[in-house]
Amino acid sequence: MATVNKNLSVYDKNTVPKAKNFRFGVVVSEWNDTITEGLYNGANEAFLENSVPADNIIRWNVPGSFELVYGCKKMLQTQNVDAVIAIGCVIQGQTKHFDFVCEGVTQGIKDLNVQSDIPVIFCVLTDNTMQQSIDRSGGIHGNKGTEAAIAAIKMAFIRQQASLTHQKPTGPLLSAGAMQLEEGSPLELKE
Ligand SMILES: Nc1c(NC[C@H](O)[C@H](O)[C@H](O)CO)[nH]c(=O)[nH]c1=O
Ligand SMILES: CC(=O)[C@@H](O)COP(=O)(O)O
Repeated sequence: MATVNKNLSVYDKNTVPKAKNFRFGVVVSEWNDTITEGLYNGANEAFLENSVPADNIIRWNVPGSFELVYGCKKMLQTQNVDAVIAIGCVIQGQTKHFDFVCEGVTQGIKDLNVQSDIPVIFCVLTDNTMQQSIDRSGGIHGNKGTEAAIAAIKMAFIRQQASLTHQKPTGPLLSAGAMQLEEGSPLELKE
């Protein structure tokens, strides 16, 4: 459904899990910073509205959307967070550069979600015009930053619930410091 038909920035707080114990990373691109600041403000306000303590929101800036992948990777590796939001705004110019930046950041964030246990939320506008970006970062079509924060809370909750229900094998412990592998894992050490 197109954004123009459904403004997801309007949400029912009763459908959002309590987030006061979660920690969130937010990596923000400096390209088109008037837009990315609007997206960040939307995300930050949504976090605060859903009881996330301000100290639990960690913000890093990167030069452009293509650097979001590296910034999010380092955020995942070094910060104790329950989800990360990648915020960027890519606007079509005169050349094909738009296509490669959008593809690169999209695939890169997808890869992080595959490789990492911590969810990375895609809040990168890929617009034809600046006006489209204005409309989606606090304008007439809402704020994708707000949507991203709600998605981050929901995904952090899903991750938490999944870890609570996952039954670790009770078999022999692996060598000290070894990753606890699921029973039947191809990597499981055989007796
Ligand atoms: N044109 C836009 C860019 N371009 C810069 C790239 O993201 C990257 O920083 C550069 O290629 C160096 O690696 N970035 C945006 O975020 N938005 C644009 O519209
Ligand atoms: C997405 C971009 O990198 C693009 O805005 C740069 O503009 P141009 O394609 O005119 O060089």
